Amino acid sequence: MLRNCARLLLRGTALSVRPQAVHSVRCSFPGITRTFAEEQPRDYGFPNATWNSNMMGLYQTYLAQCNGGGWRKIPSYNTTVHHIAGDPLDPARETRLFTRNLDQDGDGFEYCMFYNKAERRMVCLFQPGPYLEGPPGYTHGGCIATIIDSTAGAGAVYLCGSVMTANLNINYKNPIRLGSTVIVDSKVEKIENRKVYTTCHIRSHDDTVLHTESTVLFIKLNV
Ligand SMILES: CCCCCCCC/C=C\CCCCCCCC(=O)SCCNC(=O)CCNC(=O)[C@H](O)C(C)(C)COP(=O)(O)OP(=O)(O)OC[C@H]1O[C@@H](n2cnc3c(N)ncnc32)[C@H](O)[C@@H]1OP(=O)(O)O
Repeated sequence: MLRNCARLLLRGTALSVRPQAVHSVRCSFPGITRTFAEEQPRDYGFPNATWNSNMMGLYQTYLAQCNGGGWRKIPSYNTTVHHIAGDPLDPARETRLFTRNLDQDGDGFEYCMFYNKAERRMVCLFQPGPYLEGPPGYTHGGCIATIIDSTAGAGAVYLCGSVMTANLNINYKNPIRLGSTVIVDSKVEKIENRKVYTTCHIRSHDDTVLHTESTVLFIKLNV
């Protein structure tokens, strides 16, 4: 049952949004291409006024490597409806992606992802907001697990298609201060049949502090 739900949820995750298009979203997955006539969903992976200077600086650095540098910016919406073509959920139903469920910019998960297919890496620039507090002034460990899972998961999805997380191991080395900027750097290390093994490190914006090291095992669906 769960497996079938996962299949449905993750079916056809290849999504491309034409940046010029104001009123259409083009989704394609094997054999089917559809154009939804709807208002262009907001891509939350663009800078907003709450991004600090380190977040902005890193964003510009990765963006500069998107033109011929092997990286591409990954769009980020606040519902899976916009992420998944042919979503089985009723589009009118109000669901929110966990990492995009707060209305006010800067309060929760502020992040932006970049993908490098040749290196099998997904990098997430992450600025945890005040509503992600765990220890006073620092980010909750569950939120850290979430951004690791989301980053490594997105990397696995972009490389392999639909996956579900089967195992997530994290060593928390140094706390992450709320409002700081960190780099979540994941890599697909190997693929064995349906198993996709990834590693993920979180480092400070200037690379001087290792915050976490982790491994995440994803299982491919639809094979
Ligand atoms: C969600 C939104 C997505 C949007 C995508 C948009 C595009 C990208 C944008 C944004 C990215 C966001 C990305 C978000 C990422 C979030 C991901 C989650 O939070 S997922 C929720 C938490 N995870 C579960 O709830 C799984 C629950 N578990 C299951 O459903 C099943 O156990 C499942 C599917 C993992 C495997 O079940 P089976 O029945 O299909 O397969 P079996 O036969 O059990 O396992 C297959 C192989 O894997 C090994 N395996 C399975 N689990 C293992 C484990 N824990 N450790 C080691 N090996 C394991 C087995 O031993 C087997 O290996 P042998 O083929 O025999 O060699």
